Amino acid sequence: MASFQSLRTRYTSLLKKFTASTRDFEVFTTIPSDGSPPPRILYVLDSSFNPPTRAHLRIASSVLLERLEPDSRLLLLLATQNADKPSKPALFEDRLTMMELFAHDLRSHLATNTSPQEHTPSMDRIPAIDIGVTKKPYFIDKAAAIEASAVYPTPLEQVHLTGYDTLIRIFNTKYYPPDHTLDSLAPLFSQHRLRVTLRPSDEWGSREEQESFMQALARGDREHEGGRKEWADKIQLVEGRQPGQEPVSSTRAREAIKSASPDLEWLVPDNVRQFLLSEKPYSTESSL
Ligand SMILES: Nc1ncnc2c1ncn2[C@@H]1O[C@H](COP(=O)(O)OP(=O)(O)OP(=O)(O)O)[C@@H](O)[C@H]1O
Ligand SMILES: NC(=O)c1ccc[n+]([C@@H]2O[C@H](COP(=O)(O)O)[C@@H](O)[C@H]2O)c1
Repeated sequence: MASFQSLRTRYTSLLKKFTASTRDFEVFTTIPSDGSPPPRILYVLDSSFNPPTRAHLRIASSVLLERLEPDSRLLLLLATQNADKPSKPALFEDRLTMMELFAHDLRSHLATNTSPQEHTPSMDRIPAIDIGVTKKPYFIDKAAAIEASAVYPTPLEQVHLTGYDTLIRIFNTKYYPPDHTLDSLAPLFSQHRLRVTLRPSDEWGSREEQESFMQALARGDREHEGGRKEWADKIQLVEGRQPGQEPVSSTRAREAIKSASPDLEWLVPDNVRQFLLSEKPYSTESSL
């Protein structure tokens, strides 16, 4: 693996060119860099990666372990614009560096969690991971930008991996001016799917409340807003953390860094933690 400094320098230069370009989506790196077949299914984990956490690792590994084939591809997608939040530290080049380190953490995790009965050398079957960027904050536009980029073969099904808190924001009509209806989501669900990890919390409700969101969509309760009941078949809800497990978030990881807490060890994967401890990308006062 390249040094932290050389990764950061490379991403600084790639980002500069991307920002100045008219492109809305670009892949900067593929790991491994050669030998991977073109994907037949693209899993997309869009995030601020601020920093990448073990929750992101669980979201990605749970789906990849279900279909451990080289023609699956994972795209780690950095959104340089967020739908709601202003951009916060760390620098985008630090986040891209952490995404690459996270990709190595994830591939090692997949290799060690492959069933012991597997005969094939496991690394050969582990899907490749792309590190990409988009200027688009909304999922409908991210999906269209990926399609339009000609980076991947077409047609290609995208499966966007999100948490429940993001699902309900995708279904919030406030994001879709001028009509403010859910009709805007039709192109997304005509070709692509969502795989949503439950995220029970005081803020987003219990597991039962989160499941009832999907039941309401499937019953047609959102039809008056343009939300079609058949879309429920395109959204898979999956378990997140087990009962009793501590919640993991990027906010919590940033807090652990600030307070030098040993919790960082279980909040972020190993390569990411080494980068955080050595490079201190959240060292400014306003970094939470
Ligand atoms: N613990 C988690 N459980 C379920 N989904 C999660 C979890 N952490 C992140 N996600 C999902 O991963 C995607 C990207 O997450 P994001 O970068 O916003 O992480 P975050 O931990 O929520 O960030 P922050 O704490 O900075 O707000 C979102 O769709 C989010 O819902
Ligand atoms: N309607 C939408 O498509 C929509 C709404 C809210 C957030 N998002 C995106 O979801 C991703 C995760 O958002 P947070 O980092 O705010 O959790 C970001 O890329 C954000 O821009 C999309």
